[in-house]
Amino acid sequence: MIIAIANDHGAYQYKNEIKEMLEKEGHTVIDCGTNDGKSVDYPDYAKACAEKVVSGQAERGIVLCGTGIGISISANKIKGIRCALCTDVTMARLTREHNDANMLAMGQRTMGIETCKDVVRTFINTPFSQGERHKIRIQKIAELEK
Ligand SMILES: O=C(CO)[C@H](O)[C@H](O)[C@H](O)COP(=O)(O)O
Repeated sequence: MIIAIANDHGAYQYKNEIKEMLEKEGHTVIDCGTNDGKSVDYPDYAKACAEKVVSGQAERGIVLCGTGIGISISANKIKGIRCALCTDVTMARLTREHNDANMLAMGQRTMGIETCKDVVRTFINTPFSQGERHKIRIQKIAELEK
């Protein structure tokens, strides 16, 4: 799978570890930065990652900041993005099965790295359930963007 990834200064270490894990597991990663601890603004990185997803250059996006909150709020402003802040594997599984989330957000200051890696694996490997009730709700989310 082609996966876009981005982060602010509060999460570049986790980004590097997650990127390395994904590449080892056979995925292609588009790294949208940032790559060091110099203070940046998370909306810029959320936008860069989200644009890879909505344009079809990446199938999924992963964004990280201190808590995952600011960068997920930002990503969800981009039309076509359903970005889920997940702190455990159950949330990751359900957001894929029910919401067909195309982006995942997590926080380096609030989560352990092993949990993040498990959440990423679940997010990447869980298919959308194709449930009719879920399709109707996702369509209603899209209508909110108009
Ligand atoms: O958006 C956030 C808060 O929900 C993230 O945790 C950011 O990474 C954080 O705001 C950055 O804070 P800093 O004091 O500029 O490092």
